[in-house]
Amino acid sequence: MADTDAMVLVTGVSRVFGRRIAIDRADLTLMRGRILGLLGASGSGKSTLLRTIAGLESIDAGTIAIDGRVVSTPGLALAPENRRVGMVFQDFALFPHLTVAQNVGFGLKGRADRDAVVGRLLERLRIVDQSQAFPHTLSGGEQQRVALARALARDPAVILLDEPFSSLDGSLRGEVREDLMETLRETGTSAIVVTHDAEDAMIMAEDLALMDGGRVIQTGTPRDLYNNPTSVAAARLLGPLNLVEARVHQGVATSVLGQKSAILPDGPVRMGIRPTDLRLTGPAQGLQARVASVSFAGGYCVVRVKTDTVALSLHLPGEAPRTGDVVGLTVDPARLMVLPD
Ligand SMILES: Nc1ncnc2c1ncn2[C@@H]1O[C@H](COP(=O)(O)OP(=O)(O)OP(=O)(O)O)[C@@H](O)[C@H]1O
Repeated sequence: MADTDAMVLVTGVSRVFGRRIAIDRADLTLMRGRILGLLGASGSGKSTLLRTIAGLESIDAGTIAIDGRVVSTPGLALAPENRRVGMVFQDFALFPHLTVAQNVGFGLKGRADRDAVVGRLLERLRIVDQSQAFPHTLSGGEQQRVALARALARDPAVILLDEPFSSLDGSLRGEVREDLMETLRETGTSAIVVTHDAEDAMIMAEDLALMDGGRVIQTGTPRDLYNNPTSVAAARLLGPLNLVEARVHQGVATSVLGQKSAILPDGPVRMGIRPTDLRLTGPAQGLQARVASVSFAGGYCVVRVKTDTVALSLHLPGEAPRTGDVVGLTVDPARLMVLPD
């Protein structure tokens, strides 16, 4: 794909704080008009990487280009206001003493079309009725829409969102997520969304980059990464995982869970399977195990079982066995992941 399709191109970027390497030679591409999720555990470097793109943090190696223009290299950092980026922070960072309309128009001071732009955004984000309200009187979802409207006001090339749902819970979270996605898609906005939540990342993002220890360890579509992670760290980031020891011999990995071809050198590896991909059969079939515990989790039960050698977790919708039952397990080989040790 040509680089001109890239709205944000991060190449070999590192950022060091004292002796801590917060970002380690990261590569990242946000394609024009798409939503890229940046998923990682706490401390993996997501926020720092986002801040380097925004121009709030300098870099020690590599380059960052936005819309074809280099905005950061060591020794050069274009100011945030000159990068055509809009930021939406975790706590929304609205100005408490300004009304909704004033917040949205803040970056447009002195522009003749200010009222028209603000009016259009308030309408698009369905916050017209609250235009004269102050932020503290708004719900979390409304505050987020104001923050997004403010970020969109200067017609940015890219919107950067840092944990946009972390202050929202339950059904509001889902609603706001839908809203946000719809707005970003409707406006054709290119966006990077930082989150530590796999579900948020997979639902929102068309492309995902996984971060671990300051490095971008894998990129791809959510489905591709969920089904074909190339490391234990990547597999774990995307959801619950059972891991067992396995061994590769002449291109075939073997474990207690079964066999799968693997393009890896002979030697020890790990085999992974999602708790949703293990099935129960009759006690005399499949891999024999005893049920150690059953916990009700709403739409499914978490069933922990033990074989002679391994402990595994299953997520079963509907009827669950009872603690102490002897069960048989089957595994679809297509769902097995072979992961380097
Ligand atoms: N200004 C700073 N000074 C020193 N160390 C920093 C600074 N900013 C970040 N770090 C360190 O860099 C590493 C990455 O932090 P960062 O906040 O980017 O991670 P994160 O993945 O966004 O985590 P979280 O989800 O907890 O915010 C951490 O070890 C952090 O302590």
